[in-house]
Amino acid sequence: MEINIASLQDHILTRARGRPDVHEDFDFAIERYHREFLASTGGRKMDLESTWRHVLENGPRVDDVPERAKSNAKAVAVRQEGNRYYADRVLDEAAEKYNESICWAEPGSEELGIGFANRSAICYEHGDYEICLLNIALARKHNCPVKLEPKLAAREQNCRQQIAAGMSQVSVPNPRFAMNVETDPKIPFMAKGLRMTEVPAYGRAMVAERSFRPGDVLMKEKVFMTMSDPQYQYLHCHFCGESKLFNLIPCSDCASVMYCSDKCRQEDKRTLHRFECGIKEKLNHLYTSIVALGPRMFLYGLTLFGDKVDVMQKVCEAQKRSGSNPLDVDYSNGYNPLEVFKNLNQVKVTKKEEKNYRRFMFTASIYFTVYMQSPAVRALIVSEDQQKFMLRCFMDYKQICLQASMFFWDEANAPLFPIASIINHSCDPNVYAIPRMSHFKMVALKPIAKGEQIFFSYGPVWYKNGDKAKQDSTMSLFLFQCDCVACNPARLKRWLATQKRLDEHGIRDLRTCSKVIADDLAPLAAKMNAVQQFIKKYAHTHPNESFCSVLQGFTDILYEALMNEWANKMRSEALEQVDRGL
Ligand SMILES: C[S@@+](CC[C@H](N)C(=O)[O-])C[C@H]1O[C@@H](n2cnc3c(N)ncnc32)[C@H](O)[C@@H]1O
Repeated sequence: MEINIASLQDHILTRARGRPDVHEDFDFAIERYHREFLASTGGRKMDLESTWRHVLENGPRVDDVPERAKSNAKAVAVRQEGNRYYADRVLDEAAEKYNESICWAEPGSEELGIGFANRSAICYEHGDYEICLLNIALARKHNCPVKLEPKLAAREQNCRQQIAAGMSQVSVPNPRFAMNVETDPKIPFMAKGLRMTEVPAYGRAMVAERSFRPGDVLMKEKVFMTMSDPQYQYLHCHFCGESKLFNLIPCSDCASVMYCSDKCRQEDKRTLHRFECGIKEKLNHLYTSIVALGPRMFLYGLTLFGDKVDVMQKVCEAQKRSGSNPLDVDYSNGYNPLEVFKNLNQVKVTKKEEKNYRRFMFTASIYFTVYMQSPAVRALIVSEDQQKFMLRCFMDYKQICLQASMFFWDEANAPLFPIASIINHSCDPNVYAIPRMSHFKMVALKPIAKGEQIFFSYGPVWYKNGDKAKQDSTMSLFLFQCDCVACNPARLKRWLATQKRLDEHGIRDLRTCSKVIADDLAPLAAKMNAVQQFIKKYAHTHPNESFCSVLQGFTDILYEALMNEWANKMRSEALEQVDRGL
């Protein structure tokens, strides 16, 4: 394993995804409840209100799902499991256990400090000195016992020495991905020359009104909301969704969620976790991927409306969900989440399959019963009219979230990016965007001509999948029939027949480019430069196999460079936090 926290985090997440899935075959608890509900109602057609009344009267109730209250005994037991992994050098398992132990530890207890101290040992072993210093500072802040101080002090000194000697990962040169094209006057984080349109087979779509070059950074949109899979509750920030495993700090009241910073912890408490702390395990029990974000979107909206449910109802109901263009929101005076919310509220909800629609009515109703167990929700949603409004929003927002969902293969975390969510999928994409970040950073992969639709791949690209069986398994993740050129056998055949061969110069350039890509010692910036030149020059040969191999190389380089950029930012911020005294 490489000595790098970013790659260790990647490894842990990959391992975590590989373990037996409690949601196997999408057999979520809620699906079981739904089957029981259908059996008890004899499959009778019911509307939303009658479904809701039936659930209120007959259940199912999930009251017996226990919540996770802080417990030092549990923190010690889990930490000891972590210590055993640490002794066996299984550092990734140890890291996850230490996070869990930190989450169980009671505020003000030594157990909290010991958890951070143990985590700092892993960071040190992985040569991530800034993150190690962050954990040492957290350990000291949280009552780490005095007897551990000599170890912490020695580790701290070693980290400082390594950083001073230029051994920090931050000092390895890495390309930067700032916006490098003219930006939209209303949307400063998006390239000028992108607009929304409607395309028959796809619905809303993003198109280019000007040409772009490979490597152009076209967007850096901040996540609006995110939904983490509770299986990974000790691996993700519950607010922004980032997988900063070694920065995570716990909710101070429950042992169910963690955050990558105090800012995220406070923001979640102010907006959403006030409604969920104390019922979070019950909600986890009902988890169903991104659609579970629907009810949370309602509660987030309620906060944005200053808890004035009647004002929210008036605004939302006046909008009629007749269609939304997220590019209409003006961000030039800063980020205003209420405006983003109002725009999202207008997304036209297309009633897809009847079966799904009925399932949504049921899940909205059962979520209603659990959220009503929260005193904070009960205090705001009082009258029957308000309750019905909440229920309708749960139902509609579930569908909006499903429609906006893009990262189908990254089941650990489902982010909602309002602007990026109008970008359709193609197995032959022209842009690349990295998952698992709190920002949707989108980079052009190929030359993009004026009038072309922007496509990114929600899953692996066709030239990586290699054969039809793999392509079919990718497509089975999606809840729509893919209309792209690679998914229709007849179109694919015709398209492949149009490819151009590389001429003599091309073959020579390909050899040079492939050599740079394979050279472990070549800086990433040099690799990027080589592939971009090649792609620009030989784009006309696409879908030529050699050209596709360079596109794949470009994607891999972008992934590595974007991950490095992200990890370096995390390291620099950690050091700033330590220097500020946290
Ligand atoms: C993230 S949204 C993209 C924007 C969407 N077209 C809209 O109108 O809001 C994902 C949805 O777009 C449609 N879509 C995206 N890529 C598609 C493709 N390759 N083929 C067919 N439909 C696609 C599907 O309905 C999918 O559920």
